[in-house]
Amino acid sequence: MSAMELEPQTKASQRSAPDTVRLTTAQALVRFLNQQYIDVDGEVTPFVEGIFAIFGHGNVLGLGEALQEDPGHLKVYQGHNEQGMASTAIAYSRQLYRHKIFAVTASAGPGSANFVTAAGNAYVNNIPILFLPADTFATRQPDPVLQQIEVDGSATTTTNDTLKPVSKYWDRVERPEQLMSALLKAFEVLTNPATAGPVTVALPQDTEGEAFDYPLSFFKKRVHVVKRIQPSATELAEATQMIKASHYPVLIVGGGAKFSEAGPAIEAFSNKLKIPIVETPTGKSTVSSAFANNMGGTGVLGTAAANDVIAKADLIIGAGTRYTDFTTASKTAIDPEKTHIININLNRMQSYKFDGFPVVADVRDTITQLTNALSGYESGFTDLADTKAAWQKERNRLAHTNYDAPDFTPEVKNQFSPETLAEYAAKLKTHFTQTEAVIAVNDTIAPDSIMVAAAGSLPGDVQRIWDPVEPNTYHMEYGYSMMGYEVPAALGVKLAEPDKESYALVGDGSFIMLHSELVTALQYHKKINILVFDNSGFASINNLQMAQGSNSYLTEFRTADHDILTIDFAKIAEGYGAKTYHANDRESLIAALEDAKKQTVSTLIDIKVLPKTMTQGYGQSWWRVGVSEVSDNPKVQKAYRAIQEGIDQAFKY
Ligand SMILES: Cc1ncc(C[n+]2csc(CCOP(=O)(O)OP(=O)(O)O)c2C)c(N)n1
Ligand SMILES: O=C1C[C@@H](O)[C@H](O)[C@@H](O)C1=O
Ligand SMILES: [Mg+2]
Repeated sequence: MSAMELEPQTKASQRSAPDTVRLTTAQALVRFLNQQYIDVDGEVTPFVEGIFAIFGHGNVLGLGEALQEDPGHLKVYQGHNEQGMASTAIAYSRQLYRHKIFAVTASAGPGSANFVTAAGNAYVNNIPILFLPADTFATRQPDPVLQQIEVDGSATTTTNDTLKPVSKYWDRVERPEQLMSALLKAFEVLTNPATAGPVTVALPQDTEGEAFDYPLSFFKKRVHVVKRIQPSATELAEATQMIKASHYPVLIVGGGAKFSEAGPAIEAFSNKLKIPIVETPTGKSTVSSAFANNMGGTGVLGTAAANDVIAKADLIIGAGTRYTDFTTASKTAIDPEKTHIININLNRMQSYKFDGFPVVADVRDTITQLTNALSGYESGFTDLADTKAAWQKERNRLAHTNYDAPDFTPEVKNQFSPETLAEYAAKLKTHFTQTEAVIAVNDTIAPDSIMVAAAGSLPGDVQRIWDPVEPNTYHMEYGYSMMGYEVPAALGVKLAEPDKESYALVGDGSFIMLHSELVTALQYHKKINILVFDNSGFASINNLQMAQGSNSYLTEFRTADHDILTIDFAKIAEGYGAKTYHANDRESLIAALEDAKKQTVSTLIDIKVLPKTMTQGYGQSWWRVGVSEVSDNPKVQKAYRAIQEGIDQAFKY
């Protein structure tokens, strides 16, 4: 929860100041944004760093004019794609543990519609971002205006209504004075860790420029206090008892643990009580991969070590996890009828999942209190070092997979024939395997560099084989798994941590889909590094399709005459002004990475990799997907039966 405090000095000075100030809605908005502060563990900092803008007729004369006149401390950047610049804003806030945000503004109609995908991303991941889409005229005098959809059944429905289901708070300011209540509500939501997420305040074009005598009190410095909610005595006592009664407790580190900055507390807990930890994609790098009891990523994309301890667990402690299908192997890896569950979460709904015992509280402080309450307790896990060592051995094998070895079989087996793989090798001019490439990157870049990934086969690879040693260096968006997040997010990360290198690990499909903010990075001299893993296709979906009995269909990038498509991604980025490289083996990749470190300009390495050479499942890694019940293909029929067997095993809700 957050509470808002008004500074006493500001209150006093206001008494002698004039009561009102005449401003346009947009001017008032900018002034208000300048006055929002956040208090996290006693440290007070400005909450709104700046604003990304793409102007059109809907926002250039109102909000654009207000920003031009006086942005205050706000840093104003030009974006190049609304979804892209919003992704930059999301990554910025996420990297800073949600302690700071960017607002984003777009023109009415298509510009605002481009926000929707990014808003979904922010919603799923609980990331605060303020969307300021322009809207059609409140007066309706010139209706229909350019870009107005003119909905038949309702004059109040505009493009911006598409942002409603992906906003935690949504408002449309049709009169200047409405701005005040709208923004007060908006900032409560944005700064409250239990509700944080995307907020939309739609701004009709005419209202933006209309003036009102705003009370000066509205522009007081406002400090939103992030409170660490403590567990109740009952919650603490019951959770302590449940851990004491267990022999094989396992703690799942989720995104909530990361946002609570619970890493040191979790290490102390795990060390003292000998409780292994496993990680969700968002939770990774809360605790160092080097920490002895950290078994790594869990679930469908998990390591053998993590999935082993989960299989053995008689108690799961979910620390800030939403228990998505990827974490629970579609509810087959965790069975609350056999395993006790404690859920520590700020969000009550999340804490109810799997019928767990809910502890509705801050993760860091709850874990610390449990550590203190459990003196004398040790789990029955005695072989964690061996379990972890066995996984490290497997990681080492994956670092050296060799297409040229006589006994080579790809990690993803029985899908492409040797001839098809050879065709890829010849066309892409590579024998490089994806696992070898990913591990080479992990081992070559500076440990404090921040990697970003989101979609395709890379999230699975890195969940298993990327070892983040330094805290908060693993920036994974796997809630919405939004293709195209990677490049703009690398810029958001760079803005958040300017002294560190940021690397986007991106598939060729994702890169093609959205990389406009590379231009923004170049324009504002913010160095990002883009690593394109080019396997000429939507390879992860091709894997999924073929694993479920279907033929390869529309998931490889082939020309109309069935040739494998080859694209020079380095040349594309060179055209924008980036320093670029080609890599098709370990040596060329490492040389490129080393040279890229010396650059001050953004870089792109075009890494050609073979399909089917990404990692595959370990342990309980079933994923429920929608296989066809009726098909002429016997392989699809078989896959359908297998899915039904999985469903029989799965926990039902
Ligand atoms: C915006 C968006 N559209 C579609 C998808 C579905 N999807 C997930 S992975 C994928 C293919 C990704 O291809 P690429 O980036 O080349 O990575 P690869 O799978 O080849 O590793 C698709 C289409 C998605 N996650 N996001
Ligand atoms: O549909 C999907 C399948 C996943 O394997 C992939 O990582 C993800 O991006 C996705 O959208
Ligand atoms: Mg690909």
